[in-house]
Amino acid sequence: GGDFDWTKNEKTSFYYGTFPTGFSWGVGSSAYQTEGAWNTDGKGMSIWDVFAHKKGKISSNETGDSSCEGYYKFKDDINLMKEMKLSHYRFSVSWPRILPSGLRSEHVNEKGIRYYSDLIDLLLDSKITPVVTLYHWDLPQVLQEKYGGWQNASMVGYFNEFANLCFERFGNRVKLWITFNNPWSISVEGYETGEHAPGLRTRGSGAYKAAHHIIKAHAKVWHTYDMKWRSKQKGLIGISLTADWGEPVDVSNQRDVEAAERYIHFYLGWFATPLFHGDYPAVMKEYIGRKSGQQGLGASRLPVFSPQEKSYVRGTVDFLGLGHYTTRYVTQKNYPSGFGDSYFADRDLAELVDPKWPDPGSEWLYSVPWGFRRLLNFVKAQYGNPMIYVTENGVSEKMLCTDLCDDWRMQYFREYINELLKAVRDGVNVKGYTAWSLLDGFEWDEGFSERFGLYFVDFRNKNKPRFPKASVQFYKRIISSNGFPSQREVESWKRKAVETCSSSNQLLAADPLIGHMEMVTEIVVPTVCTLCILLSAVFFMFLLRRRL
Ligand SMILES: CCCCCCCCCCCCC/C=C/[C@@H](O)[C@@H](N)CO[C@@H]1O[C@H](CO)[C@H](O)[C@H](O)[C@H]1O
Repeated sequence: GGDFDWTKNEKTSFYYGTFPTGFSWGVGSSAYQTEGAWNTDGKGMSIWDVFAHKKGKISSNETGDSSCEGYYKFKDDINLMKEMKLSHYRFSVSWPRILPSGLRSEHVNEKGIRYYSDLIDLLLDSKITPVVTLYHWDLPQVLQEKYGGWQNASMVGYFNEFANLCFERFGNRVKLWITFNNPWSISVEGYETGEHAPGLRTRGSGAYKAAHHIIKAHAKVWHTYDMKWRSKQKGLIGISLTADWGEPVDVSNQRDVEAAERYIHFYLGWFATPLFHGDYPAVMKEYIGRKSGQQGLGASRLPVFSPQEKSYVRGTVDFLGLGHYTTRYVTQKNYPSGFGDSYFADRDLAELVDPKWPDPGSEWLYSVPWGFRRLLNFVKAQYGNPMIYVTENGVSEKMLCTDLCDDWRMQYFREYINELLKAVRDGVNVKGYTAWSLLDGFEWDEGFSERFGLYFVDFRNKNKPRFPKASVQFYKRIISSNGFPSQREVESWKRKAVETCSSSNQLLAADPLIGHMEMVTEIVVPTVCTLCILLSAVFFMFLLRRRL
């Protein structure tokens, strides 16, 4: 982190201007979050199918069994993308949909192959570039049961076989590949906290082991592509790393500055540093090594790359996919060795948030736009200004009332994309931006209770109809202007978007199935909204009376 100056890069005001010509605008999704069809057409089980079916793992015990029914509705969804005039669509391939047991040698499910093939063809016919993620968390369950999933080194070879099959079948049409989505979450939430599938709590070691195999698997796939496919297919292989920005509580306090650097190195650097520089960040080796020693272990809990492995993993990123949502303030905090093994304790820091930061949805997601520019500049300084695609950025809502007039999301996109524009002006080599996500979807352990979509999905209706939120119109204007051309124009966008969303609200309220369900048992949108307004009025009057 020595090259990044925390005192520079001021939190300045809004910047009017446009992105370079050819800048790519897209939206993202992932297989388990949107496809549904969990046991259809020969698909095998994934760790998420099994995890979500266990009681108590997911909010309200929801599952992704049918989700948005994207498997059946992809043509409709591509029409939505066409209307938005998107340049790219990021989606993931479900490994067990095309290899039900995980292994190519056992069975290739041609129906699964056909689904992705048709999706890719239709995208290309619609002039939308497919950006394909190979692993967005849905490991074939068989591989978890037989080998322990990412805890086992054999996963490197199996993932490579799966990737190779994808290159063989889709690589003539797909030119942008992402090996892994957010390996931090796979490792920490899957193997440390157990909040995500496979739900293991192997604290202080499991996450490091999983990450080690993921890094090697990424590198192997990059080499396979490089040796076997690149000259014919002329595509690029990247990885999508998600990271928060960590800001020192006090920039003039060296201990805080170092703690913030550690926060980022334990987040982004854990994966990016081996892939760009051939080894784990020095600070991770130092902290985990020292704490392992104090815990009486003979070796560090952080695995070690051999010299051959270092040169094998180094330089295996054609582009860096960057997912970013939020920021934390960071300060130094010592965790004594008696505290026990833990990824979190290894970092010796505390995370803080400013209560003034807007927090419309997910508990962890505060809107802090300036952190985005800093993170992008940090990547530029640390990793030699690599080619970057922003692969995820967006905000959720968690509300009782369904409101398609998502003012806070428009605000979030406006400010975050503006910080991205400033970073591009700083010289950060960003080629594209992907809003997360096209549709509301299955939000992992939070089930359907958190909505990230530009389109609202009515999950109560079997047909899963989609309704545009105001942010669709807003994002469309950013896309058609390739940025923020002038104050006068940008200021009118929100107003215009809100004009359209009130009619969409009426459309949603008039949905016959919603109306029907309202008569039966379900609590539905219009009823809940009316109730909300009434209750707020009563509560307000109560407060007023108490004051008087
Ligand atoms: C000793 C101290 C103990 C402290 C314990 C703290 C436990 C903290 C648990 C960490 C929770 C972090 C949650 C953050 C998650 C995001 O980074 C992650 N959700 C981003 O992944 C993408 O999210 C999208 C929207 O949520 C979307 O779902 C997408 O598929 C994901 O890639």
